[in-house]
Amino acid sequence: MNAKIIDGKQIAQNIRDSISEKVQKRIDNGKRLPGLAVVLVGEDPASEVYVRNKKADCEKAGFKSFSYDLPASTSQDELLKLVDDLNSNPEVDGILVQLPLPAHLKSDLILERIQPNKDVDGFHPYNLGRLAQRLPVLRPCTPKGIITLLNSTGRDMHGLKATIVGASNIVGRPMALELLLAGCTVTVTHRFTKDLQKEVSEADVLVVAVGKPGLVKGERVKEGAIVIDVGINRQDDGKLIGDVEFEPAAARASWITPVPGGVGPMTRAALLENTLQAAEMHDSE
Ligand SMILES: Nc1nc2c(c(=O)[nH]1)N[C@@H](CN(C=O)c1ccc(C(=O)N[C@@H](CCC(=O)O)C(=O)O)cc1)CN2
Repeated sequence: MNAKIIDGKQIAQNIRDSISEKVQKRIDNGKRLPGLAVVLVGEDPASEVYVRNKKADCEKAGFKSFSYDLPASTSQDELLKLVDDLNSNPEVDGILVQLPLPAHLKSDLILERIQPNKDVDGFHPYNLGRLAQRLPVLRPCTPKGIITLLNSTGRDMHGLKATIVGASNIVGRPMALELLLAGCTVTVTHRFTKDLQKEVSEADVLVVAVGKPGLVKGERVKEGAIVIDVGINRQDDGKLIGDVEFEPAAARASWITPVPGGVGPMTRAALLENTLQAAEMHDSE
């Protein structure tokens, strides 16, 4: 088998085009622009790139963009105060605090302070709880984007065995909830998993989100599997690679995402979808 490529870049572009049209309709109907506030604390180089891209996406889609670049020395109270101000600003539909935060800040307390109806990252316990109860409202961006990629293959997900490698709060755990909702039988592997390669070899749908290049050996991928690689690892020569050995995995899989150009662009597109969804919810409040 030689896998077909799931073109996240193109699918994300289609989503952005459709969002721009919807924003234009809002303008035509005299509604206000959706507003997204992006908060960056510190100078993590990767986070600076992601935040810059998110702001650019926002402006291109016709959203109003609010930007807060804060020093690494920002205190917990200062950040909580900013979140409170954004919660009460009627022009702001979505609040995104870029992760990771500097170590002295308590991410869980900050994320919980964001009003659930402005939580466009979908990380608030309310939104995660809704997803767990099969009643999603605002859904975490990377898993949501991955579901869009899986749907683009046309494969019926019901009853497929899905394995997620990595149990992070941002990807692995919410991904498990999304795949359950999609009707898969879900396994989540983590650092205590006894035989990772065995779990990998049984997966019809394999989602790998660890951040270790070459973690998943291509030869272990099940014949015909759909492989979603969330890893983004920069090599010494500057090239980006995922967590899965691409060529040997593609030789066995039916569909596979590339790195770059697979999941990353979908995370950004899902953020725009969530911000528009939040604005529509706020229209009727
Ligand atoms: N508040 C949040 N923080 C973080 C999230 C998140 O969803 N919300 N996810 C990740 C990083 N992330 C978004 O913030 C993200 C990562 C990668 C990409 C992306 O477009 N990747 C490109 C390659 C980009 C490059 O050249 O470096 C690709 O894969 O094609 C978008 C968003 C952690 N923090």
